Amino acid sequence: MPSMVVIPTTGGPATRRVRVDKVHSIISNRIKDGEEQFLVRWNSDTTAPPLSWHSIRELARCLEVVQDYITSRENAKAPSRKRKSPDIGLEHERRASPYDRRLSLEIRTPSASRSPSISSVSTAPTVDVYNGALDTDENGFIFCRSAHGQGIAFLDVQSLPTDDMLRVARTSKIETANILIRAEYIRRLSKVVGKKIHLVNVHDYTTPSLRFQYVPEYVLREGVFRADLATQEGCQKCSPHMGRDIGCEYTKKCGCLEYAAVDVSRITTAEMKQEYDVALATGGSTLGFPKKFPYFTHGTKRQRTGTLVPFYLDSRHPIYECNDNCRCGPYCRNKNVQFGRQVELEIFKTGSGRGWGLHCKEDLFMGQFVDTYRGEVITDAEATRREQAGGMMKASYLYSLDKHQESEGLAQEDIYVVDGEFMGGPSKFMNHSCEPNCRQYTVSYNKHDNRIYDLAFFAIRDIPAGEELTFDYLDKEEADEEGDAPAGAVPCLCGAAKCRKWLWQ
Ligand SMILES: C[S@@+](CC[C@H](N)C(=O)[O-])C[C@H]1O[C@@H](n2cnc3c(N)ncnc32)[C@H](O)[C@@H]1O
Repeated sequence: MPSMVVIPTTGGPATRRVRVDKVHSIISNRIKDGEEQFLVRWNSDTTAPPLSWHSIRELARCLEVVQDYITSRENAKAPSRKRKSPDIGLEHERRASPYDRRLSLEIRTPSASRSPSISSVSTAPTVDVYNGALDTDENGFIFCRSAHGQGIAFLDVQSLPTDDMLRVARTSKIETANILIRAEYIRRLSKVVGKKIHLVNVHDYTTPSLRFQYVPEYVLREGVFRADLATQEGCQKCSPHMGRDIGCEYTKKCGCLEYAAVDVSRITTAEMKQEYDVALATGGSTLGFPKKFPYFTHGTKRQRTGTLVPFYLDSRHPIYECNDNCRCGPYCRNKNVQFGRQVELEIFKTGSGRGWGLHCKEDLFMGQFVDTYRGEVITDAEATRREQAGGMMKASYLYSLDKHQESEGLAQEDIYVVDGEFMGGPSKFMNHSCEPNCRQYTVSYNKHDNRIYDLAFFAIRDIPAGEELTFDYLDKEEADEEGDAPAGAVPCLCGAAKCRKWLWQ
């Protein structure tokens, strides 16, 4: 039984690249003539596609597939760690691992393969027979096409890789592949809009998944609908210059603050108090009652412009920012999160079993905005499906948009969920801590849309540059009592003195 498969190629220049859309998976690796090579299993029109060896340089356009393979290879090397380490699931296997699913291979002569009786004469229980040839398109991309005729090998595949291939693969270096994967990730980070995002790993050669796509906005998936822009009222009684040049100045007038928290300390008269009690009892509008703007503006107190005022910092009240339909202008004091991340971040490998984490490269002030959580917005049913497919120990990137569920009486199936696993921003790497330095706040630009809003992270104390940014995944007002591990509980490795011990149960 041969230990490798060679499909004839029509040749071409040395700089050819493999076409990513034609690759099904990579199933083995080796060093040949000092060069790292990978065995590509092709997507093709044939029912079971052929295979061919390619140098890592030829795979420069499909490094995500190489990374999938390396991840499954590493997992297979240390199977016992899979059960112990909470890192489980941080590697996102999309393809079946060649180490889990073995196919064996025989090369037959074309005439023998073409015989209709080939399957019946074979001793193997299931035999896939196919053929194919490598070709290049006009751009020099290598792809595999099904082919017939003399000189084209017909392959019977039963189980692959062979034991020989597995042995070679386990001991063959993949340094160049790792370097190229890291370089590609950094190249993609450099394209992300806003301040620079760095990547640091002093623990191993791994890189976050290239399958992840950085997106600046939510990506709405099937069954998810955003409230019409026409419902996005702006504040009409405000203007850019209402004394100072800071846009909105009077909370009683500002229509965007209609549902903001009422500042009860400024309800001083008995008459106002009575009106407010009626509004509360009847669910009437609080427009006209004093509120607080969410952010400090220049000239106020010693706090930094744009940081959350204590009133909001310490509450879980939604923040309603002004929007493009407002009359308060582009520089309104009530606009902040919508301008996006303003700080340099660093994704780093924690080395403590928590996968990757996030640092800020700059000092952060208490109340300062860090970034929003982005990703695909999916229905609750789809989130449940994805969650069940992943299992309890898989890293979770699901975030429910359920802030208004109770107050608006929304049914569970009407709740949307943000999935940051495959798409999103650097905040997907923020880990949990039972004593966090950041918190997630609800920020809305459309007070009439109670199903889609921003999840925005703010510092809840001063944070020096380089300290890991964390938030409490459960954000409970009071910590749970420690106890025995409930079934399926994921251990928390935050290391805080008051750690609750379990990430979620
Ligand atoms: C939103 S992700 C955070 C980024 C993640 N560390 C990564 O490498 O992609 C959430 C996952 O990170 C891991 N994690 C975060 N905080 C943790 C903690 N305190 N203890 C253990 N694992 C943690 C868990 O696997 C969790 O499901």
